[in-house]
Amino acid sequence: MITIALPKGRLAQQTVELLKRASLVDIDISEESRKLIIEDTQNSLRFLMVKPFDVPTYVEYGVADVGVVGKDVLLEMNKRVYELLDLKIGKCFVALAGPKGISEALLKKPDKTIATKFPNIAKEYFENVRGEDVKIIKLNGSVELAPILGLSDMIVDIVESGRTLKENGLEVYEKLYDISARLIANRASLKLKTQIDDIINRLERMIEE
Ligand SMILES: Nc1ncnc2c1ncn2[C@@H]1O[C@H](COP(=O)(O)OP(=O)(O)OP(=O)(O)O)[C@@H](O)[C@H]1O
Ligand SMILES: O=P(O)(O)OC[C@H]1O[C@H](OP(=O)(O)OP(=O)(O)O)[C@H](O)[C@@H]1O
Repeated sequence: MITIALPKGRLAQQTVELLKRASLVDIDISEESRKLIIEDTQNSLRFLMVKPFDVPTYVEYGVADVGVVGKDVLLEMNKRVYELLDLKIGKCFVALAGPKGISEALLKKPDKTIATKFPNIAKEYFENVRGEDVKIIKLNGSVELAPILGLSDMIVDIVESGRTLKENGLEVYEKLYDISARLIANRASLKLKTQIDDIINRLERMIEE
């Protein structure tokens, strides 16, 4: 039995559709269901519906053999897991962003304050790429509010269509990382290598560039 940690939220439907296209799922994992453990005995699979940020933890501890998680979460959390495959779904990017029209002045400002859901990504970028020490304010959502309300100078956050930035008078200052969902595996689960290889092979055939 292979246990797969699936991300709840915006990635869930795209992931289930890909698993169905790859004939890995015969059962319905509908968004309405509140079940957190879904057995597919016919394919000897068990699905865990977990918060995206928790997927690497379930896989790292071996509670799940494989998982689907956004590259942003892997960059932020640095968990001891294998990254096996880019599933090419959930495409977006992590950006440095701030108020429209004043990026040049703000980027020259010393002692910047950065609001973000990704403190490690932000800290590493400013230290390693810009050689700057910055103050990080951790937020868990609606991060765009911070520069509008004076809580921070700028933000490091996910951008998909750019609509949230645009509708709030913000713009991308720097694109940091392209993001998509990745298939990850527990380092010890390679005892299941044959089944995991089969999952990879089936998914690879269905992944759309
Ligand atoms: N517009 C977007 N906003 C956030 N994540 C996105 C977006 N587009 C694609 N993604 C990808 O989807 C993954 C899951 O996003 P989702 O918003 O469902 O999770 P989350 O932000 O952890 O949930 P929550 O909003 O409940 O905290 C992200 O880790 C990212 O890789
Ligand atoms: O470029 P866009 O298409 O506008 O998408 C980017 C927005 O989507 C997410 O917001 P969401 O409300 O989903 O999550 P949050 O609670 O983390 O802000 C993300 O945090 C950005 O705010």
